Amino acid sequence: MSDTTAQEIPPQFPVTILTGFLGAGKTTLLRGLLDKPEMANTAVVINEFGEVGLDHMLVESADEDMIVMDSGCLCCTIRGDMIETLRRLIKQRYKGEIPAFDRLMIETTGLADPAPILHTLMTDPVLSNRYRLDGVLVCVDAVNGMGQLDGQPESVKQVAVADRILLTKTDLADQASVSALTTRLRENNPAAPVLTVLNGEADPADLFGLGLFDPEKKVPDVARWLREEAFAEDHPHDHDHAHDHHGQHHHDVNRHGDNIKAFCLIHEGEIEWDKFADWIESLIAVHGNDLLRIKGILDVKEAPGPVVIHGVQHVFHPPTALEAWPDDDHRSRIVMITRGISREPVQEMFEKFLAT
Ligand SMILES: Nc1nc2c(ncn2[C@@H]2O[C@H](COP(=O)(O)OP(=O)(O)OP(=O)(O)O)[C@@H](O)[C@H]2O)c(=O)[nH]1
Repeated sequence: MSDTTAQEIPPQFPVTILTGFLGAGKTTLLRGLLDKPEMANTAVVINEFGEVGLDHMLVESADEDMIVMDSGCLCCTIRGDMIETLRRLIKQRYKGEIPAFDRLMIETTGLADPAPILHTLMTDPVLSNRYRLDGVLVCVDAVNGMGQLDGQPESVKQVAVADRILLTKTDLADQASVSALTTRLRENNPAAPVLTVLNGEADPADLFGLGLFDPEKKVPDVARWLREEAFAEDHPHDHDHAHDHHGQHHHDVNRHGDNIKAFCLIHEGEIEWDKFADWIESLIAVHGNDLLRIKGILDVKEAPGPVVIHGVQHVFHPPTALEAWPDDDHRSRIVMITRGISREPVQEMFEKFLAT
């Protein structure tokens, strides 16, 4: 009986979004990864745009694990298709029409804003039941990355929402350029480790299992997911790093004008959920587009354990109640990466809502 029940409950498949600007090495990485035995059960959805070159070769040389989407750009035209494709994959998997994949990777077009696909995964009623976001990877080309960040706001956004930044083509760039680019990437997203990926060679263990729920570990790995310590790291050589009058740390001034700000709000004591929700709604109403990524763990009065929140711009995943705190630190902590919004007014507004 229990076996039947277990089979009826569908697992949530981890989804990795692979993003990165044109020619940044996404397909090369995908090809490198798919060669590895531990990636055998990975389904791949490729979103093509304009010229089809390498992507098609990869698809044609691959087996049924590969499913191509070729109707245009993820950010504007393909959302309906994407939803349809992700739903179809689940159906086909359960009917045995395709190999029983246990992980999904979506390669976005280089021009894509990664937010809409994240929104889809977080809010589509069918998809959010069947898939869970494992992580967002962004490839950044060591040779052209700096210029792309200068000229293309979408590439800044891709970096800001990522969980891992993969620096490619370091073999073609000099050391000084690589370190200047790395500094800029860290400024734009202190939470995402910057890893070097040469000619698509990467260890899957570094790229997967980044979500809150890693089935291999059974218990939610809040620390790995939130990485709040990264927002408070001391960078002795980083002039852009600031301390405020609360003694808290944040990455504020941005010498390249990317205007990305990353900080952590901390609150001691229980939070009433309604007040928190009012605050978030107000924040979204005023700044929705500029809240690039928000993650948090909250000490909510009405819940026995902590509550985890996760948002991308104006869209939030339904809050997740955890059974227990991962450690002795029971403070509410919210990490934010924003476009142009500083910590102080956000924290002030937060405290004001909680005090009402
Ligand atoms: N030298 C060097 N070349 C690389 C590296 N990674 C990728 N390339 C090359 O860079 C070119 C672009 O790589 P792709 O993997 O097609 O990049 P992409 O991000 O998929 O490109 P689009 O799909 O056009 O956005 C290819 O010719 C790759 O062989 C690297 O680490 N070093």
